[in-house]
Amino acid sequence: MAAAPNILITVENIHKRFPLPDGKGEFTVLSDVSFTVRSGEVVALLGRSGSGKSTLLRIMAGLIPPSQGQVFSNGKPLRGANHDVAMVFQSFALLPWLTVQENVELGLEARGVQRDERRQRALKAIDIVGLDGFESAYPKELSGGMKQRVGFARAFVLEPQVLFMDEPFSALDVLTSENLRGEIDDLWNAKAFPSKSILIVTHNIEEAVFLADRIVILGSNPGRIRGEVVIDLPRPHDRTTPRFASLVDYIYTVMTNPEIEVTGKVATTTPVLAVPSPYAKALPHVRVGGISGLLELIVDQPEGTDDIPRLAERLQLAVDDLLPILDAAVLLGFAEISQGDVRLTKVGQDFATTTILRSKDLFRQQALTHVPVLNSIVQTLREKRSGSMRADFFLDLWDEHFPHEEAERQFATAVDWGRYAELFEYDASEERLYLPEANPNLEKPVSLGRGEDN
Ligand SMILES: Nc1ncnc2c1ncn2[C@@H]1O[C@H](COP(=O)(O)OP(=O)(O)OP(=O)(O)O)[C@@H](O)[C@H]1O
Repeated sequence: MAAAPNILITVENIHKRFPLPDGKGEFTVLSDVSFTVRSGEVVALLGRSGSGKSTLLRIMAGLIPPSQGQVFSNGKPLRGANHDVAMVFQSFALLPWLTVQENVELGLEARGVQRDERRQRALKAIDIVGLDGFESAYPKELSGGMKQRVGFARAFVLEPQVLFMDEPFSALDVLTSENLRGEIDDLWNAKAFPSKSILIVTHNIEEAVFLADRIVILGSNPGRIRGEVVIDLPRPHDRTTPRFASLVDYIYTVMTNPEIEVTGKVATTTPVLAVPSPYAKALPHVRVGGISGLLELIVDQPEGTDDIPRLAERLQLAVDDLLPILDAAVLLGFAEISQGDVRLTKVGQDFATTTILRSKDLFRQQALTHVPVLNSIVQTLREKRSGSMRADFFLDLWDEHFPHEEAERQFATAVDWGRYAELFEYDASEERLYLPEANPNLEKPVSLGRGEDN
């Protein structure tokens, strides 16, 4: 097939079926999927969990064959691994016994590149991702954000035509993922990117609208293309514009209504769905004990203000490890960050210095006003006469927005915070959440395995 000059990858009528676990028959994961990736564009594949996004990416990367249909890469039918692409994985997928440099060189070695050239190219890729000086570090010495930087360097070094990213930011805490996403976008906008196009798989709508020029929306059961939305914003895509909000709202609406036809015609005014789900906003994975410990350290500083790098140094922590705790303190309205300093708010100072009972009251007040998901859980429990709901009900809501493992972590963090604030209780043996007054069997909290030392 002769490809149009700017088409890098064509997916033509792809079907994918997997055998059923009982061996009797097959189920269809992808049905009649066709689309292209062109030079110079960022395409997002957006779909709910289970819509076959990763399967499609793996087929396009040549890691698994389609049951039917064909992929063309650079105009040639794909057979085996696709050397025109490189992949960044959600799980980083670094080899722990190799250094940063060795991890980055690995793909070049597999492609038979000579030692000196490997070294030069790896150093350049490590430099691009801002890890200069960490060449001899091992993965275990790196924070999550730094590990994913190595993941990017390992893909960049191959100078692929198309960079594939499979949920690259979703295993990182909120602030780290925000930073890295911003840096990747800057690199692309500066036309300094080591590939001609990007294909990103995500179920995060805002991420897709922020990064992509075009969003291909997948439906589920079986996975199929529902339509696409062109992101007609100047780069970088400014989240604060009404047009950004309209695009996000339009996509929320089609994602939550499987029956709606995706026309891609997005009205500029009146967002269709003004309030995003409270379950879509990630909680930083920090225990209440961690937040109060940090606030106690900061409150002792002059004017309740501390310099973040200096604080990290005093605590012998990487700044990346400190950030989720600061993130939580800011989310709860206990602290404010500006120009590298963290300053406690009035309520943050009270929280850090008061008695345990009063601190619970303050935490409850801040959680209910600043953390919509905790408020939503309490409201849901209040709707029930029994004051109790199965944990699965809430997990399903998080599953809409996060991979399942992350949904479970979000649940565990919400339980930790909700318990401390005495907003609700979790009975692990029953797998149920209760309003504090609602469970006669729960004399004392049942541990989630996260400790009770708040
Ligand atoms: N090798 C396999 N054998 C059998 N079933 C599979 C295999 N790989 C994926 N599936 C199934 O195909 C479906 C789609 O999976 P896939 O991981 O592609 O979805 P996804 O949209 O990427 O989901 P998520 O966002 O949760 O990662 C799921 O039901 C999954 O269980």
